[in-house]
Amino acid sequence: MSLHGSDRRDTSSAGGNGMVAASLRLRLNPNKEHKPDGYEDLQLDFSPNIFSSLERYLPPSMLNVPRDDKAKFMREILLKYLPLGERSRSQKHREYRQKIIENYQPLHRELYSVDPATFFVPSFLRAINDNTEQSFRSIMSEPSPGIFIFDIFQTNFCELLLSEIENFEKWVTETKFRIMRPNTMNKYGAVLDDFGLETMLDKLMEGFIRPLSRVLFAEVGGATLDSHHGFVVEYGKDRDVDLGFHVDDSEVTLNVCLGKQFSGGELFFRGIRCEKHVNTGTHSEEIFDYSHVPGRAVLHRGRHRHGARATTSGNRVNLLLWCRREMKRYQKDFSSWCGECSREKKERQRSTIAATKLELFRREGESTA
Ligand SMILES: O=C(O)CCC(=O)C(=O)O
Ligand SMILES: [Fe+2]
Repeated sequence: MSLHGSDRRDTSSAGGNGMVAASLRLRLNPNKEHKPDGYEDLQLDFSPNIFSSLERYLPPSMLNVPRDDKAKFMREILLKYLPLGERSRSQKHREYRQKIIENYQPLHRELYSVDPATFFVPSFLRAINDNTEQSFRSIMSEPSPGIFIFDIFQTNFCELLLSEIENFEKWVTETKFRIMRPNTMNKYGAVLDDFGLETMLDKLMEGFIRPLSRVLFAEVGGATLDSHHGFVVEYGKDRDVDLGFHVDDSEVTLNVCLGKQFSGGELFFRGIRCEKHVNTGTHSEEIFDYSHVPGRAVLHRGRHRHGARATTSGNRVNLLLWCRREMKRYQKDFSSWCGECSREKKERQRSTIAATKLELFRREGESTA
C-alpha cells in the first residue's frame, strides 16, 4: 500500500474529520518529549515507522493507553485518508500477508532479524559505525554522479537468502498459492515483505541505508526515509529475461546482486528526471552501464532512469529495497536533482544575465553617445 499525495500528508488535522470524537483530535504540533512505542512486531497496513511518528501527535490522554489501542486509533485515521479503492486494497493485502505468514514455515530463522556481524562485510560495518561522509566514501565508488557502488553482504548471507527464497517458492508451488509479484514489470520474483522479512528490511533501511542516504541523497529526503518495498527479481531461463527502462517508485533504491552464476544482466542508467521530464532525451554524460557482482550494492535515486539488459545465461537474483518517504512534503522545485530541471534553470539564469549585460551595454552606449 502507499500513502502518496499531498492531500494525505497532513495528519495533524486528521482527528477533526469525521468519526473520531472531538476530544480525541490529533494535536497540531507533535509532542517532542514523548518517546513513541515501536510497532514492528504488529501486522499493520502501514509502515511501523508511520505509527511511531504519528504517536507524537496523539491527544495527551491517549499517550499512555495500551499500544494496541493506540495502533487501532491511528490505523482508523490513516485509513480515512486513503481513497475507498485503496482502503479495501490495503485491507485485502493485509489478509493476504496474514495467510502467508500463518502457513509458511521459514527455513533460516536467523535471516528474520538483522545480525550485522553475519550479514555485512566488515568494511561496510566499519563505515556505518564511523557514520561520516568520509567513511562512507572510503568504501564506495561513484562511477557516475549519483550512483554509488560498494560491497555490502557476506557470501554466506547471500546464499542463505537465496535458499530461503527457493524454499518460499517451493512452498508456493506445492500449495498452489497465488502470490503477488513485486511489480507490474516482473512475471517472476517475490515480495520479501509478504513472507515475514518486513521487520528485518525495515531495520536494514533504518540502521544501514538511511545513514548513507542522509548524506548522499539529502535533497530527496534521504534523512527521513520511513518505509520500504523489499523484493527480489529473478532472471534466466524460465524466469524474466530483462527489465525495461523505468524509474522506481522510491526516493532511494538499494539493489544488491545475491548471485548466482550468470552472464549479461547489466544495468543501464540514463540520468535523473522528475515526472515532467521523465521522457526527455539523454545527454552523453548521463550514460552509465554497470555489471552486477554478487554481494555488491548499487545505491541510486529512485528517479534515476534505468533498466536491466537480458541475462543471457545462468540465473541472476537481485534484492531490491525501494526506500520511500511516505510523509513527503509537496515538492515543486526539482532543479536540485532532475537533470533537465537543472539545465532549464541554468539556461534561464544564463539568459537573464545575458539580457542584463545587453541592457547595461545599451545604457552605457546611450550615455556616452
Ligand atoms: O534487475 C535489476 O538489477 C534491476 C531491477 C530494478 O531496477 C527494479 O526492480 O526496479
Ligand atoms: Fe528499478
